[in-house]
Amino acid sequence: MATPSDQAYKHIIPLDFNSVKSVPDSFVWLESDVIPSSDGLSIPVINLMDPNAPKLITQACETWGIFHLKGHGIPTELMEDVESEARKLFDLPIDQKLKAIRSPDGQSGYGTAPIQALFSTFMWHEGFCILGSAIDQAKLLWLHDYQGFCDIIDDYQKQMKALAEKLMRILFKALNIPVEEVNWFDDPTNSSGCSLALQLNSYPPCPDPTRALGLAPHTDTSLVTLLQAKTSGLQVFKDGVGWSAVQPLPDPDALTVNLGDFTRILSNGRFISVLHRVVVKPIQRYSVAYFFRPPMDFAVSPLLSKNLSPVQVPRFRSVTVKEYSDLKAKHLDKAFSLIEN
Ligand SMILES: C=C1C[C@]23C[C@@]1(O)CC[C@H]2[C@@]12CCC[C@@](C)(C(=O)O1)[C@H]2[C@@H]3C(=O)O
Ligand SMILES: O=C(O)CCC(=O)C(=O)O
Ligand SMILES: [Fe+2]
Repeated sequence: MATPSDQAYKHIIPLDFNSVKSVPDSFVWLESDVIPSSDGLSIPVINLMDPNAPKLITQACETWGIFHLKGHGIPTELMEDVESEARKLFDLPIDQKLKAIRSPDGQSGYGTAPIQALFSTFMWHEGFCILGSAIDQAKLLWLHDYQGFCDIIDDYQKQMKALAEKLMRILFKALNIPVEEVNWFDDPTNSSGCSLALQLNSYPPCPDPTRALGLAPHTDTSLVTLLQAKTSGLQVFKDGVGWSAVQPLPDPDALTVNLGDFTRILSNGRFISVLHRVVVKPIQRYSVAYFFRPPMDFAVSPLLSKNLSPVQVPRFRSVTVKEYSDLKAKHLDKAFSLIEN
């Protein structure tokens, strides 16, 4: 079994950001990796209570792959509680956080972002990934005082799952896919095995934000990702525009919704899986990302194959969530070309 002193952990253990006064050479990116090519873009703002929301969401998914969402029903207090738990966790001394280090072949726990393994330059970021229950990892961090953290995370995951399903129902309807063709909706116990993940992200204050990068460009390996962040840092790539900053809304309850690769496949390329990256600032930034994915053995294919009309040509081959996630972990943005027909 690997131990954290092994070479295998080199790309998993984050820097002790408190201990550095400048950006180490191994963390220096090109200016073009950081600076946006255009002024901030105004992505659509949609209120889920608006009777027109399904139409507006469908349009936003076709043109942007990302939008701000209000009126979604997740209590503001719960969103604030999750952020304050994330702050508490990342504020722990590095030695304590390392007790819950993610293993080289695992996903849950403390560490760099899994995509770090595909880059030789380090990212200015530390993360904590929760798959299902947080209890095992939380016990490693807090020995006794872990229940409060777990209760908040559980509640948040339940409510986020219900919201993600609500959004996916809208997209299934827009695609004319009968929702009965999947058995993993409306399953509060998640016994059908949706591979849900909650990622707490921390971007520590950076002494030279034009040379460091928080998260390298990527699309999400999800159907849909629900993101909460109070401060700016997220940038999206739009064809014909380039990289632009996404300004968070001032509303404390606003979420940012972005589509992931599985919705692009499912929609046969109609909906955009948005390419995004995160830049850092002289101030601390936190974000919380909830990834909603089908069960690992579920085969994702354009319109689930049987709903393709005789004139529609499938742009992608059918791929299980597990197979695609493995391709992504090895090839990142090239994964798409490997499943394109
Ligand atoms: C569900 C998942 C998406 C993710 C890989 C993971 O299995 C768990 C962590 C997720 C995350 C969060 C930070 C950015 C990202 C690209 C990464 O390295 O780990 C995403 C992954 C993804 O969307 O592919
Ligand atoms: O921190 C952010 O704004 C985005 C995080 C992100 O892209 C992710 O967790 O996949
Ligand atoms: Fe992302």
